[in-house]
Amino acid sequence: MIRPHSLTLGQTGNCQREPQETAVTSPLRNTPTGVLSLSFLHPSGQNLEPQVAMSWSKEHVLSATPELLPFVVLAGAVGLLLIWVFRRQQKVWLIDQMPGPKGLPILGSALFVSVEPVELFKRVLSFCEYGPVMRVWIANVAYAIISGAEAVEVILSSQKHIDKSRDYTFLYPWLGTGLLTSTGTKWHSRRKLLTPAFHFKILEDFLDVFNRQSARMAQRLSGKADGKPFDIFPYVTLCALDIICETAMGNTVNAQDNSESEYVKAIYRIVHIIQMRMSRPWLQPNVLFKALGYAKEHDACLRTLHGFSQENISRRRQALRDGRGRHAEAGADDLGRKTRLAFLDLLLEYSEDGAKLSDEDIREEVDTFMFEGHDTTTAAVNWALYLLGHNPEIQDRLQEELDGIFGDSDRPITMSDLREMKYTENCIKEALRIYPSVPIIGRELKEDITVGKYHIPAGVTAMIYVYRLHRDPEQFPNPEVFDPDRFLPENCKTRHPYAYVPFSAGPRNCIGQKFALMEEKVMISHVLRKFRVESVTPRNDLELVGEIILRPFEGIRVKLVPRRDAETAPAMLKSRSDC
Ligand code: HEM
Repeated sequence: MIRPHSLTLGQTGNCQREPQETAVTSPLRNTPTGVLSLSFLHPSGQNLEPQVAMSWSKEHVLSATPELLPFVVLAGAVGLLLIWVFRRQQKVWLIDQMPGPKGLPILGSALFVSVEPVELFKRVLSFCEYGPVMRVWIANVAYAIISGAEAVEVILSSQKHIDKSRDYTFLYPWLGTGLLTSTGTKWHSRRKLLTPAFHFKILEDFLDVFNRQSARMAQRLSGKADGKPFDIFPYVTLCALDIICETAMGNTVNAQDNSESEYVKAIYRIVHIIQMRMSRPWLQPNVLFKALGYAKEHDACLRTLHGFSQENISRRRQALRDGRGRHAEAGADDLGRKTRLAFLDLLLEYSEDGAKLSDEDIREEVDTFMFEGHDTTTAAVNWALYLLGHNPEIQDRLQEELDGIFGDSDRPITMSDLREMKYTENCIKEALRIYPSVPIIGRELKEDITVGKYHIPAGVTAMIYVYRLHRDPEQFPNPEVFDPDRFLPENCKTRHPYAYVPFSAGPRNCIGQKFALMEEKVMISHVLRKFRVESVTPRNDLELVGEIILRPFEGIRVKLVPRRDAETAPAMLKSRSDC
């Protein structure tokens, strides 16, 4: 028997067959000349290489190329295809080990999620019934929906899984690749650069802005404090917008007094368009986005927003160069008010000090703060007021704390007051648990991960469903009940560290969380030092829209009365809780 026919391609390209009756052991090896040869071992152990070697040189290959090329190319293509199919099947198999809906052929669950935002939020929530780790196919894209603390920890604590999901790309035209949307080395260097800008000492400077704008909000709310229902959402929003504009850019849009300003309208419109685009797959391809008329409006908003940011950058850069930078300016502005740094000034100083930040780079970051720093806080303050408005006893306790600190005075809030507001802080934390401003955090997995018994392959989009995570009854018994005492130190001891992540966690956590907590405390206490709040819409009737930010579909309807009146007419606002 001949095993195998040995094939020797000599230097001339001639091909000879030499039958050899022998057994074969490990025949393949490389020769030093780049020639591949086969060596054969006789059962006796003798190496028969000289007689039975298969080898070919470049020349042989070249001379055979014309006829073989199409076959080689085809074989290569088929080979690659098979490898791809095999690998893909392997991934599909791994993904399908996770529980999840069966879905339709090709479409998966695409039709199931092609619904209006309110319904979409409910449907995605229903997926979590499959367990803390589940999968869903939207056409050929696999999503892993994660709502268990152990699995959340694997993803958020990792230095590797820092890439945001595809949805964030719709923010690129506005925010570029600023801190929120960037990844890799760009993100690392920006994060390092920006972290000192959120130092406690710097935040202290912003307290004056928080106080002034919150006092203005409370003043505007006085006009509504007649016990009749109204939507408080726009009042909070405009105040948060004024705060972030002044702290990020050192300029004010006076949104509370001029909600019709071009900038204010553009910011609302663009956030709305982006959120729509994220939740409606048919708006995602650029062609359809243009064809359906959204691109034009989107781009007009962009021009207004970028124009405003750029104008501020140029103005502040010039001031810095003229020696009127933040340190020099720390005297008074045109109106005699004490001036303070803005994030923009810090970025400009870094750039003048040699950090390579162009105007465009600075704009990305300032726009990122404008976006990330106002919608999130707006939602958080609204939700806190809404929940307090449904829980009069808890509101009483909070107001007792405020009265203990401020008495009858309406003086501005100081840093030491903020430290004393422990119960207020727990109310804010509990509101962020029940209604986290960012209800879903998306990550593109670049490497395989193992969570519990599941192996999730790279390429899957992980969606951390914070809204559901915060309702795990094992971590938060009676999860729908608003109970700020859950955040007393003794009640947090046994909780999983990743069971509560309103500001995300790990390397990509929210850089602005201290800023946000301070701001929330100031805004809420300005309202509750003056008014009693009662929420109108029962929690069970509340419709939620969970896009980038978790919002009420139809605003937050409340009744307000001045606290002094509420004390004389307690029946009106102190009598009920329908939670
Ligand atoms: C209650 C208010 C806030 C909440 C609940 C909140 C929540 C979050 C969350 C969950 C993330 C992670 C998002 C993700 O991974 O996709 C995040 C990131 C971020 N937040 Fe906040 N945020 C708040 C306020 C703020 C404020 C006031 C600022 C700025 C002044 C800010 C700036 C940022 C930035 C720049 C990032 C990106 C950080 C990075 O990737 O390194 N946030 N925030």
